Amino acid sequence: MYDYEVFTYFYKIIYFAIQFFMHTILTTQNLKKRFPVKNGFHEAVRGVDLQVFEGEIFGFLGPNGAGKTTTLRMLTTLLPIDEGEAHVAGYNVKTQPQEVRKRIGYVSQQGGADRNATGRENLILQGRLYGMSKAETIQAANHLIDILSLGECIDRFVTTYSGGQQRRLDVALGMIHKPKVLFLDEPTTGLDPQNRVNLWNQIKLLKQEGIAIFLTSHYLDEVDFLADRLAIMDQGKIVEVGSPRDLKRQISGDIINIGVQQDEYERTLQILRNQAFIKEIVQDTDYLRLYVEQGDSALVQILRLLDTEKITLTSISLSIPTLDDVFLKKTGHALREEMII
Ligand SMILES: Nc1ncnc2c1ncn2[C@@H]1O[C@H](COP(=O)(O)OP(=O)(O)OP(=O)(O)O)[C@@H](O)[C@H]1O
Repeated sequence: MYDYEVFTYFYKIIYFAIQFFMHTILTTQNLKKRFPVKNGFHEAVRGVDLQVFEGEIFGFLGPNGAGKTTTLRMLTTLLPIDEGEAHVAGYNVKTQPQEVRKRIGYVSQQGGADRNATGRENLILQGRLYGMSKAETIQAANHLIDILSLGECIDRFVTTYSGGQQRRLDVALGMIHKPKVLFLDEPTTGLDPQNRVNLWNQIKLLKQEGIAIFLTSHYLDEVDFLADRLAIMDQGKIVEVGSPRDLKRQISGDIINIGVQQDEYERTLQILRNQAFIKEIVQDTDYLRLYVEQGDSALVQILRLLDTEKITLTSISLSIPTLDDVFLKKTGHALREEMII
């Protein structure tokens, strides 16, 4: 235990030292956005404070309707900011939008490629629109074709591309002018599992280009795999910020889910409530979620205990904490339940 505390202490010192020396590339203070609706206003973003550092992948995780896209659209100058401040790449988003636009890349959920041109034509056009010389554009395009594995399809019309190839081209289009921050809005939505993993690996490679990547997602595994740090957003507010590892570490120990028959639910709850090895019980309609220190030994104890009390379980499972558990703890509801994928 002592060793663990010393380790945590030094980990925190190192973490804050790194933060001190890292440069901030994006900040927001009390960012707000509301939309007029039938009976007044809907507050989509309700006072968001963020800090993103140079060269990091920052995940923005939240369920459908949390306000992720609205925040991202404000940061990319596509939507006016109602209240609060935002600075991206050293410029004020409200008062210097042109300067911000020159220094960011934005890949929307829909993508922006002209489907009746080839991938290469799209890239060259995009580079030229950003004011790059022909030689500079060709060089940047070739580099991106290489790191995003687009060589096989780049001279075909975009209409012939697979979903994965299209997304990779969209990312290349967002990168052609060498932005300081790349915004990716749910980059892997609609891709099959293999293409998702391929794109994840390529996004990791892009990080080596030294840019910051701001990525919205409602996929826990995606943010867990990619993000150096993440913000969890729910109902227009940030509920937690940290590295995936730190956030999961907040939920120390393991989680046991047990399915219980309705007529035995209350009795099971009473029995388990009195057990010192169970740190916390979260109730759902037909199952109980138990937070314990040592999952495997607790599992045996629970089975033995309930067997003695002649209680039949419908299911039992042991899991290690995920970002979904962090989300559940912070908001009182599960991220997965909220999602319509
Ligand atoms: N133009 C608009 N007018 C009215 N309400 C809007 C408008 N745009 C967004 N909203 C609402 O604001 C809230 C936040 O929407 P937003 O698209 O930012 O969420 P999100 O977290 O990106 O969700 P998703 O994961 O589904 O893209 C939602 O309730 C949405 O319906």
